[in-house]
Order: sequence, then C-alpha cells, then structure tokens
Amino acid sequence: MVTIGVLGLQGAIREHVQSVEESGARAVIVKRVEQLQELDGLIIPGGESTTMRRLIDSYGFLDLLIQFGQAGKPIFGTCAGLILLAKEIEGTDQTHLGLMDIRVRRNAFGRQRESFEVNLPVKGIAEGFEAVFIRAPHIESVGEGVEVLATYNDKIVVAQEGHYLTCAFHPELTDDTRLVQHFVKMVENYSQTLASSN
Ligand SMILES: NC(=O)CC[C@H](N)C(=O)O
Repeated sequence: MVTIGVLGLQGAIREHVQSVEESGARAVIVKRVEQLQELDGLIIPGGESTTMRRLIDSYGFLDLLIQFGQAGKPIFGTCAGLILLAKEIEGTDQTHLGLMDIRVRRNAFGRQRESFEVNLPVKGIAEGFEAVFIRAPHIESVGEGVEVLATYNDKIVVAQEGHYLTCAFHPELTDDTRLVQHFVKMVENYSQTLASSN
C-alpha cells in the first residue's frame, strides 16, 4: 500500500485524509519536514495560499517540497495547492513551489460567485464530477507538457503534467473520490517504477 501525505499546515486537511483512505492508500498528516521521507506522494490542500506559504517558510518546508517534486514524487495540489504549485501567478512576480508549468489567477471567479458547485466532466476520470469551488483560482494558460482535463466556463480547472495533478476546486468535500483515486494510481505507478529500477 502506498503512503500519501496531506500537507497539514493549514486548510482542508482531515477530509483529504479520509478520501485517501477510502481510495485504498495510507494517509499521513504532514506537519514536520522529517515526515516527507516516508511518503510516496503528497496532497497540498485548499486553504489560503499566502498563509500556507508563510507556514511553509517558518517550518522550513520550501526547498524540501521542491526537491520532493523534482525527485519525481507525485503531488496533487487542490485550490490553494494549485496556486502553490504554479510557475506563474498573475499580477505578482512571487511564486511558491513553482513546479508546474501553469499560469494561474487567484480568486478568478469573482465576488458574487465566491462559492458554488457544478457538475463537471473530467477527461478520463469522470463524466460528471461534483466540483465545489470556494474562492477558487483558475489556470489561465498551460505549457506544452500539461494536459487539460477539465474546463468550466472556458476556464481551465483540472490539469496534469506528468506526476503533478491539480484542480481549482475542493475534491475532498464530496463523497466522490474519483480524482483522489486517479492520484493514488499515479502514486502507485511511481512507486512501481521506482521498485523495478532498484
Ligand atoms: N479554497 C481555496 O483554497 C481558496 C484559495 C485562496 N483564494 C487563495 O488565493 O489562496
């Protein structure tokens, strides 16, 4: 069984743990950098990206998270986690992990639509996925190696680039675990490839 960490500094942590466990993997809440070593994959939850970044810095996570991704270990960033993964953030020169070749816009769905739910087709994963958006970002553009898996109102909201998966909504807030199941498969493939190359 693979072990998936949920970055436990801020945000929607517990619901992710539950959906990882329901998807057939072991889940660990990650609060200390030492815990990264025991993981096969990592989920960065939704919350507030600026707050999460502050905590990432104060607990010394930044370089280790970047190395985690660069080593080929799968990362799933949801909502604020999407912003943390992005190489470019609209309106600022600052980035966080800068691992995924996407350009994002924060709070992209406007004030009146701060929070809403839609039924979304996600390519290869779900014909209709109950997607809960909360002050969500969207992806404005993607690099060559990035596959767009879903759009909503012409805005990109789910994408994958190799071992990085991201979505603009909160997949952990409904009982639908199909996106997390997809991520668990990515992590299983990664750890099998690793095992066969050793
Ligand atoms: N639900 C969320 O994760 C919201 C993200 C938040 N608006 C941010 O910019 O970080």
